Amino acid sequence: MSVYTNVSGPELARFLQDYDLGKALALTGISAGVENSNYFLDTDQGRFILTLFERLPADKIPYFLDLTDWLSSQGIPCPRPMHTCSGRSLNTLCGKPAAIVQCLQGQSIEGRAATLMEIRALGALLAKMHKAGEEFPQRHPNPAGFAWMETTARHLVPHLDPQDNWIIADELAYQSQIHRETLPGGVIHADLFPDNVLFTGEQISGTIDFYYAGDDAWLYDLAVVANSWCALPDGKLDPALSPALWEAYVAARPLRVDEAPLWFAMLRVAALRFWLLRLDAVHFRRPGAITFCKDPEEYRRILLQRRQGL
Ligand SMILES: Nc1ncnc2c1ncn2[C@@H]1O[C@H](COP(=O)(O)OP(=O)(O)O)[C@@H](O)[C@H]1O
Ligand SMILES: N[C@@H](CCOP(=O)(O)O)C(=O)O
Repeated sequence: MSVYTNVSGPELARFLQDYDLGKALALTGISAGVENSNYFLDTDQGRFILTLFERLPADKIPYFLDLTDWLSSQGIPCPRPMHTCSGRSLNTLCGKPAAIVQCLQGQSIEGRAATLMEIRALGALLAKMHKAGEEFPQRHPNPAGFAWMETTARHLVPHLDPQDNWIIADELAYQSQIHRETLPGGVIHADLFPDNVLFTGEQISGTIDFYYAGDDAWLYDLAVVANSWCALPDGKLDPALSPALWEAYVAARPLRVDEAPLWFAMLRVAALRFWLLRLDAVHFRRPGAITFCKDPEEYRRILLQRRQGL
């Protein structure tokens, strides 16, 4: 259960006085999720999500709330923040930064493969999200870019076996020659895994967890999605899902001529990013936070396949 901060009835009532959202009827902790304390908040005006930020410092949070506010205004199904009566989306509850956002309908497909319809909907939505972010005025370079990967790899060296250290160093050497900053880009979600997409039927009703978002190559974001939605158990790309994702994406955002040749480079760097993230979580557990670690081996396998063009 990852609710790290318990909110009492009187604290919640005081907090809600800043909003025009009615009276609290129920507050129910959400067990999924590992970073923040999330609650379903039912008021006499409907259901919302209350998040207490456990990791991000308060000054880093407005970017994410402003971004989802913007994308939502552009028709992207993502959690629109609620504003206080004085117009703020970020507030404080129990001494932690806190926000109330729209509760989106739908269920994730986690645990099973996507259907072709679902993957096409995802490709089209990702392209729409990229285009919707073009006019977003705030800049926020992807914090998990090449420099993050180099630093993380260096910290991991004493914890990994020589073969894994060699693969990582070799991949970093290859990636140092790929200049994805020259590719078309802008706002990317950067973590649009199956647990962060909600479906109602085969339509996407929500995208959540924008806390890794930033500016980077759009093709890299598509690669994050391809690795996380279209990998077979052995790590290879699914021969039906992967082309369906690609076709739906390029139909909505035709690629520039220099993008397609870098597809495998992007799949490789996206695989490396999540292998490193998971290794980091396993070897440097943050006290009290991560309650379970996702399997790094899955992304090692994916990286090895992509390095072979599979
Ligand atoms: N806006 C939302 N609408 C509906 N459900 C949500 C929303 N935000 C979070 N959830 C639910 O809460 C869970 C945890 O949210 P998530 O943002 O992934 O947490 P964390 O950042 O702690 O990993 C999600 O799997 C989803 O079930
Ligand atoms: N999706 C990533 C890790 C990010 O975790 P999240 O719970 O914040 O989405 C992975 O699977 O490694």
